[in-house]
This record gives sequence, C-alpha cells and structure tokens, in this order.
Amino acid sequence: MSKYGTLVMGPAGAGKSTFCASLIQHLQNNKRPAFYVNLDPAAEEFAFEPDLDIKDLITLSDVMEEMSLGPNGGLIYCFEFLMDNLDWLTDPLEEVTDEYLIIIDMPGQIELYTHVPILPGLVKTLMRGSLNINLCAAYLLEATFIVDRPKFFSGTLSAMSAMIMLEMPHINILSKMDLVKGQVKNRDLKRFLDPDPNLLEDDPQRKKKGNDDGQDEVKGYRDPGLSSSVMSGASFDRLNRAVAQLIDDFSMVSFLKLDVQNEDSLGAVLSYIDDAIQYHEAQEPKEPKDEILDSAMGVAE
Ligand SMILES: Nc1nc2c(ncn2[C@@H]2O[C@H](COP(=O)(O)OP(=O)(O)OP(=O)(O)O)[C@@H](O)[C@H]2O)c(=O)[nH]1
Ligand SMILES: [Mg+2]
Repeated sequence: MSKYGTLVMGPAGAGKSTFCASLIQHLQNNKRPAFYVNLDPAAEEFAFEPDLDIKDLITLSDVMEEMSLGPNGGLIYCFEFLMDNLDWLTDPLEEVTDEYLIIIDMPGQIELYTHVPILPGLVKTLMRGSLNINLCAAYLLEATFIVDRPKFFSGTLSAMSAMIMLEMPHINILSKMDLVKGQVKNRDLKRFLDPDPNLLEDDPQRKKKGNDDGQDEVKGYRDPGLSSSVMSGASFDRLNRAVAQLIDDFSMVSFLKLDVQNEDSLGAVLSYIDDAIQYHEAQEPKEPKDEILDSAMGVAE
C-alpha cells in the first residue's frame, strides 16, 4: 500500500503552520482525510490538534533547560534525538492508509534546510524502506519578500538549496499573497513567480539608493548604518546579481501563489501537491461508485 504526504518547510514565520491548518480544513471540506504531524518542538498552538506531535517525544524548552543550549542548537539536538528514536515517528505512520494526506509541519530554523545533514536522512526514512511515502516538499516563502528584491533572491536561494539537498519532488510557494494584493501588478508578479534576474536591474529601491549614495559622495559623508554602507554598495549589487544569475542558471525554482483565505488558491496548490505525489492515480474509484449506487437506491446522505 502506498502512502502520500507533504513536508511543509520554509523560513521562520513563512506561514507553514497556517498553511497546514488551511490545507487540513480544505481537505475536510472535500471529504479527504489528513494525518497531521507536528515536527516543531517549540510549537505551542494549533488550529487542528496534531495526530502526532514531536513534543510528546521531546520539547525545545526542556532541551534548552537541561542541556544549556540556545534555541537553534536546541532544535538541532531535538532532531538528532528524533533520528535516534525514529520508531516514535515511523510506527504510527505505518498504520496510515493511502487515502490520507500526511501533512508534516516543520520548524522554521533555516539551517535545517541548508547545511545540517539531518533532513536528508529523515526524508530517506520516510520515502524509502517499509514506509515508502510518496512525499513532496512544499517550501514556503512569504510574498512580502518581493518588496525587497535582494531579500527575495536570498529567500529563493534558500529554497533552491533545500531542493538540491533533499532531492525529492518539490514545490515552492509564495505565501501570504493577501499582504501584497493591489501592490504588485500582475505583469510584475510573473517575474517573481518565475524569478527573473533582471528584477535587480529594475529595482526601484536600488535606483533610489543609488541616488542617495550619489548625494552622500558629493557631501563626502556615508551613513555608518549597515543598510546604507554595506547593503547598498557596488559589491553588494554584484553579489546579488551573482546570486540571481546562479538561480537563473539552475532554472529550478518557480513559485505558486498562495492565499490561505481563498479556497481556489488552496485547491490549486493542493492539485500541484497531488500531481507531484501522484495521489489520484492510486485512489480506487470507490466513492463515486458508492454515490451512484446510493442515489440509484434512493439512499439519503
Ligand atoms: N496576512 C497573513 N498572515 C499570515 C498568513 N499566514 C500566516 N500568517 C501570519 O504569520 C504569522 C506566522 O504564521 P505561522 O503559520 O505560525 O508561520 P510558521 O511558518 O509556521 O512559523 P514558525 O513555525 O514559527 O516558523 C502568524 O502571525 C500568522 O497569523 C497569511 O496567509 N496572510
Ligand atoms: Mg509553525
């Protein structure tokens, strides 16, 4: 029997848990079951109670207190502990049947997705061996990043880094679209959904900074603040262009739009996840048949 799931990842506050909750609600509205796994050992509140919660195994606050670690070191410790106790995760997942969408809510510490080699091992356990879950990564980046173009490319680079490190079906999502509604023209938005390195050349902020720099030079004064002295110089521009070019050369990252308040938007993202994991191919056409039979026999729902 196959199993199906999505691993919801992305930087801190990108909207991962909100997306998980909205997706579960959307699945329920469409009579599809979800199995919700929380792997964030610091998460406190949930719109839907997780079916499996890492806090029943280990909590970040206990680790920080008992091991005298900070939040990031503590999180890595929690994941190492999880990897040493994988039965806690794999045993209940063995029981999950193929109609379920397993939704795994991850923490937001970016080092987990970039350079700590824990996630590839976890993904391998979930996707191979006896569990054999058809798993798709859903990497969220919040749409407000598009206001600051260098920041957008830096976020896109982290998405690409996760794609390369995890080697699994992967979709990237621009979350919190409601926050940029009306602020970006559709034509411009397309250049973010399919990242265009020329966005940096056309950056209104850069042009403005350029002018500001010019004035500073005339006055022989430079603001000692980090943002103007380091983050707007020619080398910073060159670095950003190199990052954008790298992303373009790999041609791997494109984004889907997500507005969690909008059922159509959730439905569209879900259909990409379903396609990536081939969910529908495996489903027995039992429900429609039952419905036809029921209606033929005059059985009320
Ligand atoms: N306007 C708006 N706010 C959102 C949306 N999604 C999440 N938020 C808010 O953004 C904040 C972070 O949302 P979470 O869902 O907790 O984000 P997360 O990625 O799970 O955060 P961490 O687990 O801490 O990394 C919360 O205050 C949410 O209410 C959205 O689609 N639109
Ligand atoms: Mg969260």
